[in-house]
Amino acid sequence: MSFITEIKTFAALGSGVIGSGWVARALAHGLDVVAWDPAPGAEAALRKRVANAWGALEKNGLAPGASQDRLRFVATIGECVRDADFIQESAPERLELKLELHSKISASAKPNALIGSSTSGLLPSEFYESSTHPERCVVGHPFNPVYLLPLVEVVGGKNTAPEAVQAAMKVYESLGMRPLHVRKEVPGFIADRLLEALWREALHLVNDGVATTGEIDDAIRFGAGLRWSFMGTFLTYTLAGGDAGMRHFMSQFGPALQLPWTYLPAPELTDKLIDDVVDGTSEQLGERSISALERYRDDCLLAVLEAVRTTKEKHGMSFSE
Ligand SMILES: NC(=O)C1=CN([C@@H]2O[C@H](COP(=O)(O)OP(=O)(O)OC[C@H]3O[C@@H](n4cnc5c(N)ncnc54)[C@H](O)[C@@H]3O)[C@@H](O)[C@H]2O)C=CC1
Ligand SMILES: C[N+](C)(C)CC(=O)CC(=O)[O-]
Repeated sequence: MSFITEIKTFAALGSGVIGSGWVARALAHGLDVVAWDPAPGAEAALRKRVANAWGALEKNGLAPGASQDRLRFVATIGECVRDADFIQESAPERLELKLELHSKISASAKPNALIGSSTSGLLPSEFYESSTHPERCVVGHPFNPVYLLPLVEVVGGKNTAPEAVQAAMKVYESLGMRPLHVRKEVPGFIADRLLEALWREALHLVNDGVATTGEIDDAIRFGAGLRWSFMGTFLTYTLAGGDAGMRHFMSQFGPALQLPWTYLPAPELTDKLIDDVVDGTSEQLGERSISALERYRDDCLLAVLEAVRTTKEKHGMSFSE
């Protein structure tokens, strides 16, 4: 079984927050991009999002020939995928919608073109059920902003060929990403399972009146958030055990896990909780627009990525280690 891994044309279906991020990343890597989205005004919104990201992409370095002009927006799914070498779906997170969409995408696509879905946690075995040639279908779960963050979780379903997972990882690497093969197909994969646990606890803290949304964000961004960009929780906690490392850490802090500090089941999303979260984050946003905040976030991310890259180099490490 062989799949296309040298790609020239990238197809994006769904061009909201994530789809537009894929479009921007693919354009910045010098590809032709064909996009489709059924919403009225979707083309203008997509071009605006790509333009807002382009400054950061220029600072990060564009591939030869990279241009926003190489984006073509089309009116049908068939036109979008027919000549594509790689297809990425970023439609709303609803199982029935993705199931129907993928049966159409796969029926019109070249049989050896890989198909990736951006789903945050739905199972590929389920939403690729009625796809043509399901052996080339994978999940490629990215992180927002897709055009800057390297991680993409790659997950196969029960019908996915192991070679397709490897081929998709190669394609994502060619787009400057750091693929992580999620070897077991589980809801939420690896990263969102972790992020959701944090998110549930944050909502409990707001719901219980312990902290505002701003205070919780401060607790993350001035502490663990800084060290997470270069060292994960396991290695960080190994250092927290001192010279005796993880064994001492486990004996000292393991018992706290039984107290428990965390609630894990999600709080009920009452109108009050939703209002508290929305009001709190509006106050944090202040007078800034979403686009201005995106540009600020992108500049911070570029600086962090550069700092991590050069520090790793000094220690003889490559960026993906
Ligand atoms: N927003 C995030 O932080 C992340 C989202 N994802 C995943 O990416 C996917 C897209 O999410 P977002 O971009 O956030 O949503 P979004 O709501 O920003 O965009 C979804 C887009 O899909 C379009 N759409 C509606 N019906 C469609 C259909 N039948 N076929 C194709 N497109 C259709 C909408 O017009 C909209 O432009 C979801 O599967 C989500 O779980 C993955 C990583 C992060
Ligand atoms: C909230 N979310 C589940 C859609 C988040 C993701 O899937 C990844 C991210 O970018 O945080």
